[in-house]
Amino acid sequence: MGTGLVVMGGSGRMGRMLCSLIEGSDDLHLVAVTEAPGHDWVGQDLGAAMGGAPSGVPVTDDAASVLPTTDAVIDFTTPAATVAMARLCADHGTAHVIGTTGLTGDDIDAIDACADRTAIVRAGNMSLGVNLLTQLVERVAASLDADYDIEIVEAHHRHKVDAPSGTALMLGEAAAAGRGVTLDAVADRGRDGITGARGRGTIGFHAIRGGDVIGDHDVMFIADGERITLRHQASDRSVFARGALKAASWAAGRPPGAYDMLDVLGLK
Ligand SMILES: NC(=O)C1=CN([C@@H]2O[C@H](COP(=O)(O)OP(=O)(O)OC[C@H]3O[C@@H](n4cnc5c(N)ncnc54)[C@H](OP(=O)(O)O)[C@@H]3O)[C@@H](O)[C@H]2O)C=CC1
Ligand SMILES: O=C(O)C1=N[C@H](C(=O)O)C[C@H](O)C1
Repeated sequence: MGTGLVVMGGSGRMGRMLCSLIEGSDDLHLVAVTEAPGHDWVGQDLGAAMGGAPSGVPVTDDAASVLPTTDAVIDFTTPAATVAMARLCADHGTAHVIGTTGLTGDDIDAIDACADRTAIVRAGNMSLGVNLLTQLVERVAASLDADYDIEIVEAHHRHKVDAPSGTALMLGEAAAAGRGVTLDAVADRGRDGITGARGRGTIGFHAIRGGDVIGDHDVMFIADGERITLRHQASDRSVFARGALKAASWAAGRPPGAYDMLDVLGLK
């Protein structure tokens, strides 16, 4: 049986990927899947809801009823659902793995306030590749001065609702850290109109949306006469899901705290 998991939003793009990987795992099992009240999967068996054979895994809108037997909750949903679940997980001492993006500063503060009662792993991208890339970006940014303009370009599928992506913001944070500044002080998000010349030392963000792009990110360091581009391209959502499952196993039973994927991957 091993680690018992609840997957929030099991009918979503990430939810389906997570459920299928857990089903094929020897050391993880699904305690339940949650959906928002009123969702047509609520009250059904997960297997039947997916159009297959019964699996014995319930779909519920009452997470509190399943948390006592759950080691970790995996959450790729919406900011409002994630903040509510952080509070519930803290009440039960259940580990919470958060992949949801589009969180405001207030949302992040609310989540962090729960980390003194349970282990929370949060990352805008759970893939090994992107987490390694943040370290490369920080190093390159630290090695180059502001003659190298930093621009971050991301592309995602047409259904994505937030911009810049969580990954772009992670990469921007890494570049800002390399430069010894805060991202808030230098971010230039989505130029439009008569913008004036580029500000020296700013970090630009640009978002492309279309089709079924899973997630591409370029970090460009552009100077007079040369440019360096560091690129990550995801071609399968399983890279995010595998990272989240690793985080759930790592966080289950761990002391309370706010962690990220660099902690999980041992890259700090
Ligand atoms: N950190 C990372 O590595 C990654 C992060 N993401 C992020 O994860 C999030 C989800 O992405 P994606 O799977 O593509 O989105 P989807 O819209 O496909 O899935 C979200 C799911 O959450 C459900 N949901 C909404 N509210 C609740 C609630 N209160 N309780 C339970 N379930 C709820 C939705 O249900 P309904 O259908 O009713 O709306 C839906 O099934 C986004 O913020 C995305 O940016 C995505 C990939 C990787
Ligand atoms: O919404 C998505 O799909 C993705 N969201 C994350 C983000 O905002 O960076 C991670 C990945 O790029 C896919």
